[in-house]
Amino acid sequence: MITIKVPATSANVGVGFDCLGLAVSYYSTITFEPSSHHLEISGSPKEFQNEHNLVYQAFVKGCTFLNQAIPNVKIAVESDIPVARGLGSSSVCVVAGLKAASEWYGGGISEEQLLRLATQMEGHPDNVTPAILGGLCVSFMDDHDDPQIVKYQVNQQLHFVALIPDYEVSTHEARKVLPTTMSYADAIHQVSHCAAMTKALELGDMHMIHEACDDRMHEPYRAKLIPDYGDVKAICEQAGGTMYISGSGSTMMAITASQQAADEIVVNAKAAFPAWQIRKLTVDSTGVTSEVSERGKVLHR
Ligand SMILES: Nc1ncnc2c1ncn2[C@@H]1O[C@H](COP(=O)(O)OP(=O)(O)OP(=O)(O)O)[C@@H](O)[C@H]1O
Ligand SMILES: N[C@@H](CCO)C(=O)O
Repeated sequence: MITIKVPATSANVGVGFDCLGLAVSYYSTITFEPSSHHLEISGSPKEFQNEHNLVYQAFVKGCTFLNQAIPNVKIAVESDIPVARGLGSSSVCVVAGLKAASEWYGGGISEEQLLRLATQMEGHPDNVTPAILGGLCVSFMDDHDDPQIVKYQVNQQLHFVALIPDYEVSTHEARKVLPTTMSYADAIHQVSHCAAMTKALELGDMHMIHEACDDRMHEPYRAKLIPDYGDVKAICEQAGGTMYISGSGSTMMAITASQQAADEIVVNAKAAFPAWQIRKLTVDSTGVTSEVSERGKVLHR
């Protein structure tokens, strides 16, 4: 049996649209084993229990990349990472399927190939990169379509709280609301704020995080898709935290410099939104992991 564990990811981190992403301590575990049926899928919502399932699609892509046969496979998904909430559920599927194909055929897909294949499937590298490598990653594809990545440390004094609404925002819809051009002035604003944000997260400089986390590329347009955006921002800022839309939403992520402030956000958000999931998270610095076992005995990790 092949067991793949993939962290959820919070893309953009406010000002790094399509290039910045953070892996967090919220996981899906997906197992793959030979089957007598063409395809068996359990654990995913019913609508995904077929050949179009993204995990299976990625598994097929990985096998095809390796020029190998697509085996009969039983896939079991154990995940409570919510779908279409800005926590990288699609990247989890893509990374798990590709990594499983690699393990199925003896580890034939290198890390760089995994990054490239996963980005091809996702369309942008900001979720898949931290899902594979862990931590805070800046990534872009170069002119040869190869991934170029810089990994940053995140200061351990920082606390993250995911405020996860009980409604979805699909990435597809959230990309449709974006304008097609931006002014030079806004581009300068964005580049300066993104560069400052990465260093501020490394230093744990809450004042600079707050100043830098002021997006002009996507958040003003997407805020309109999240009816509770203003109220959530107020709860976070009242506690001294900074808030940004995680990925394409609907989740909003708070960053604070103290446990007390994080707890205050949790208490106030739970009171205001009793049907939501409010989760304190830490940074995952490992990324995807795999384990190959046979009759309960681990062969390798
Ligand atoms: N368990 C699953 N099985 C199969 N497909 C899934 C599963 N979870 C997510 N998906 C796929 O991922 C899609 C959701 O991806 P989408 O990019 O809209 O949101 P997200 O990845 O959760 O958030 P974001 O990209 O903003 O971080 C679903 O419509 C579905 O196609
Ligand atoms: N960078 C992507 C992340 C969501 O997949 C976006 O904001 O659309």
